[in-house]
Amino acid sequence: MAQDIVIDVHGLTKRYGERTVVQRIDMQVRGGSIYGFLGPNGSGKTTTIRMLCGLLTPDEGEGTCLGLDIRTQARQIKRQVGYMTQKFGLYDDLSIEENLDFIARIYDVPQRRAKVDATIARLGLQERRKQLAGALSGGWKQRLALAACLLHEPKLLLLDEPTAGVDPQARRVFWDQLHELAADGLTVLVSTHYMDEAERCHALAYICYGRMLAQGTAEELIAQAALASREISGPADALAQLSHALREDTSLRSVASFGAALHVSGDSDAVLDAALARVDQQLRAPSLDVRRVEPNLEDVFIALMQNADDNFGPEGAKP
Ligand SMILES: Nc1ncnc2c1ncn2[C@@H]1O[C@H](COP(=O)(O)OP(=O)(O)OP(=O)(O)O)[C@@H](O)[C@H]1O
Repeated sequence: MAQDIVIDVHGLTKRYGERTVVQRIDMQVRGGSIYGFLGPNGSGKTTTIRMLCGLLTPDEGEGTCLGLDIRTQARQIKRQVGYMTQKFGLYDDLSIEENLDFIARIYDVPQRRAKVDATIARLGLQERRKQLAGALSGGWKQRLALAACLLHEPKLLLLDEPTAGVDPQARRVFWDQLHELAADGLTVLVSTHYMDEAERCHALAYICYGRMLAQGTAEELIAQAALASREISGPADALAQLSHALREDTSLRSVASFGAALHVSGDSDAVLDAALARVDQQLRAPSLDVRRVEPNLEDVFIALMQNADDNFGPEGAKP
């Protein structure tokens, strides 16, 4: 994996009228890595991605993308970036092959036919190459959209929620492909709301109300958050009642049901134990079992978001 810094930006800020939608974001992304961009809806992920590839000029801040200045060399950056937007932008009434050929023509890709064939093969689209894009399932459409981004052999892929609404199996295949591309040296910055996808990134950033709240590997983010967690399992009706009581407890960070268990997190073991002591009566119900577990990324992101709410200041960007 190439380890040079491919994205290196400081203090990126974007305002729309009175609203600051991205505030002083610093970001470093290593070459050949998959960098996950997470945060609630409207937190500024798309806006940041568009500033990185030169589609939007920041109001403040500076930096480089692929060694090029994001303010003055936007045109050169765009040539080396593959950007997959949230909307499927291909032609439903053209086949996979025709769509790719059309895009290759528009971008004047050299050795067009060979390049289209190679891209079709690279993404496992051979058997469906004659199929109309409009007839493809969500997962195949996303694969086609990814193929279209790769035709001009970019060095950096910016993928904005590429698997939204795609089923788990197709998402898994898509992510296997991202890992293969990264292993070939391509750098991938991808926004997502899915925790299983976040876990598959080499590094992560969490952005909320336009601010970067945390950056690092999944393990680093979990360690930095220093949360304590418990898993409570037992009969569904007892868990539902317990969940109701725990959700009322403002000292807790998160209470979430996962299958037949309740996952509860707090700022420390002491906070968690005190909260559980307050529902001691319910916990004594037969067959309820409380187990100490490691906090997961979802716990961390929920805690970060709650902190961001608490710290929200007058200059902030909350809608
Ligand atoms: N052209 C624009 N004019 C005014 N406001 C905008 C514009 N583009 C984005 N915004 C606002 O900026 C904020 C950040 O939007 P952005 O699309 O970057 O968020 P996001 O994190 O990508 O959200 P999502 O997860 O829903 O895609 C939102 O409140 C949005 O309404």
